[in-house]
Amino acid sequence: MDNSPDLWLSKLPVLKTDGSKYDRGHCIVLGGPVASTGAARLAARAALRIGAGLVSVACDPSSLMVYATALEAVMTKPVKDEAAFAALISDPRITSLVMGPAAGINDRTKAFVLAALRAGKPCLLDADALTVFKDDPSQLFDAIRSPVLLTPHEGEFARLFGQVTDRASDALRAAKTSGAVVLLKGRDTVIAAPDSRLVINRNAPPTLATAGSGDMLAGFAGGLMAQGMEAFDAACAAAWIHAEAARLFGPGLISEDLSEMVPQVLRQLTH
Ligand SMILES: NC(=O)C1=CN([C@@H]2O[C@H](COP(=O)(O)OP(=O)(O)OC[C@H]3O[C@@H](n4cnc5c(N)ncnc54)[C@H](OP(=O)(O)O)[C@@H]3O)[C@@H](O)[C@H]2O)[C@@H](O)CC1
Ligand SMILES: Nc1ncnc2c1ncn2[C@@H]1O[C@H](COP(=O)(O)OP(=O)(O)O)[C@@H](O)[C@H]1O
Repeated sequence: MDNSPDLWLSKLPVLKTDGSKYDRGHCIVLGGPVASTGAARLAARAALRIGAGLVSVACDPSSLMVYATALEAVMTKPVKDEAAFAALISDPRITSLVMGPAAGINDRTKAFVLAALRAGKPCLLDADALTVFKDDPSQLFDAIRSPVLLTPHEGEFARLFGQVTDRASDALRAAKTSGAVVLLKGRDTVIAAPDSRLVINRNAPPTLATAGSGDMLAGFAGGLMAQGMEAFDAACAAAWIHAEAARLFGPGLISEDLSEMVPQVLRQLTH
């Protein structure tokens, strides 16, 4: 089935007239090391723009100053180790996690992902949060019990599930194997669920092939999950909104522009 707003418009978060920011969810984005903070910052801004009430970057104390000076509405939470991260995300007001964009391919990222999965929160895993499991993908799959969305590009997909030959059937197989919703990025993005739902997003322009645009997509989907949207619906809505934002912006797109186009896309969708 092709992706279109008809599939998920009625499931987009609706604001309570008397609600507070806490009613809109709190998304935690895992920050990376001091020299690679951009990807997590892009994802965090995207999550905020798509409507999460609060977004925080959880980062090592050694990179805190970079995040703190580069962020405004997005907050920062220093987490020195896995125990501190587990304590942070145990707060019931934390409603989704985005992990992977430039997080670092190391044991720390792996331990934090496993801690997040143990906590049972809705999780989006992208980039390095997938690559860290390339030597033992079953360690990841065995840990997946909560609602999880995996968002690999073809290179990341191959590390966990083998080379892509047929995008739709490969994504479906990956969803069943992992127990997660799988969003396989590309010109046409395939979204597959373990229960065999399959949607193909076809409105993406080639201007999206620019550094950081996948980080933005992660933030959009994670921000929708923070507001209570189910992982599959959040993936479909995020892929369509991401592509529509690029289409409306037109030439000269850089990733930073995508979050700034979201108000226009949402206005068109909801009026
Ligand atoms: N502003 C920032 O801070 C940004 C930081 N970023 C962060 O950088 C880190 C590295 O991420 P990455 O995706 O650039 O590299 P990596 O994981 O090595 O995979 C690349 C390999 O996979 C293969 N490949 C196959 N298909 C592919 C496809 N469709 N798209 C892409 N690659 C594809 C490809 O093979 P090739 O086609 O060259 O044979 C290549 O060998 C990660 O943490 C990310 O979050 C970025 O988000 C950018 C903005
Ligand atoms: N040729 C293309 N046409 C349309 N969309 C594309 C094209 N190439 C990449 N994209 C989209 O751009 C994004 C790139 O994500 P990703 O590969 O993770 O990049 P990054 O790691 O730089 O954020 C994905 O959403 C993908 O679907």
